[in-house]
Amino acid sequence: MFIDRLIRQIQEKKSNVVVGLDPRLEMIPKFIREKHYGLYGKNLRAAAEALWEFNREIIESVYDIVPAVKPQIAFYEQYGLEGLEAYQRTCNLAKEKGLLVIGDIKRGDIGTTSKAYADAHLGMVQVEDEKLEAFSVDAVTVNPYLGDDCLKEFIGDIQTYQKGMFVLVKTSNPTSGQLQDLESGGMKIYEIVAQMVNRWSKETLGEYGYASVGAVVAATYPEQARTLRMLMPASYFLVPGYGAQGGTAKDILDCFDEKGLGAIINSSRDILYAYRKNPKEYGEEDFGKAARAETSRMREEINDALDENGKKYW
Ligand SMILES: O=c1ccn([C@@H]2O[C@H](COP(=O)(O)O)[C@@H](O)[C@H]2O)c(=O)[nH]1
Repeated sequence: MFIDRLIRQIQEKKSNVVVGLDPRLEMIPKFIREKHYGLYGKNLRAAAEALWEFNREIIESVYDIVPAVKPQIAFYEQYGLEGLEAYQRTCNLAKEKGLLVIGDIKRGDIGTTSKAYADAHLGMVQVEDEKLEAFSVDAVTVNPYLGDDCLKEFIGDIQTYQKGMFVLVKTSNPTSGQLQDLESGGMKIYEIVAQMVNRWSKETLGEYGYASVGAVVAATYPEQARTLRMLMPASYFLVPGYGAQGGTAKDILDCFDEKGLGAIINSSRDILYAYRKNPKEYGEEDFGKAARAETSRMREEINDALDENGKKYW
């Protein structure tokens, strides 16, 4: 099961950190960009090749100290088919290196359309009598706002192909409360979504008592995390908003259970572009080294905070 593979990776690497693979062309070292403009011209192919070369070095630099990576598909999709090819190559390499891959695709639609999304990203697509993999990731993020039928189709592929999903429950953005914090029947909308996730989690329980249906719960709203942990006791939390968006180690403590399981913490910009923060220590060509150092620092910061609060798992 996805969730058991994730927990094993967390134990093995002693790490709850997820590296967000959100490559931004303008932030990628100039020598990489120039190389590909020289080879292909200033076009979509060059942009996509630069993304791929950048990601390759990042994955090689961090694969042994994190359980998973989270490529955000928007950063690839903006470069069209070439960009999606870079996304696919990135996912494949990460898997080859033993990492779990969480495709941040935030999909969700009416049942039949959700089935197509699920088959594209988690399952197989049928071409006559052939079953083929289009994109291959271990889990995806999904948007629950169309209701149960939008999630049901993902559950089918999760069970058939041993995959996972993280449902958007409380997101990290400044206006997330505009809809998510509205009340209905005495409950906040995000709490109602949490109840829905909890129902679905029961269908995919693994050997550690956690399910392959998890939730996105932001580091930027620590007060809500405590309630959400109680509402979704079997769901792993994928926690964005750490670092660049202001979330800190103390803000994510309630996302974990008493034993120190229950959450993986994502950071994208702060890790990928760490080389730009300290130009005296790192040249452009040291971007992988800087990303590794920042990932290690974050891993220790979270482990220490868990330890101090009696929640360290290993
Ligand atoms: O509520 C959410 C859901 C997803 N995200 C995604 O996580 C990363 C965050 O990047 P940082 O650079 O670490 O801020 C990005 O891919 C978002 O799309 C989120 O931030 N909040």
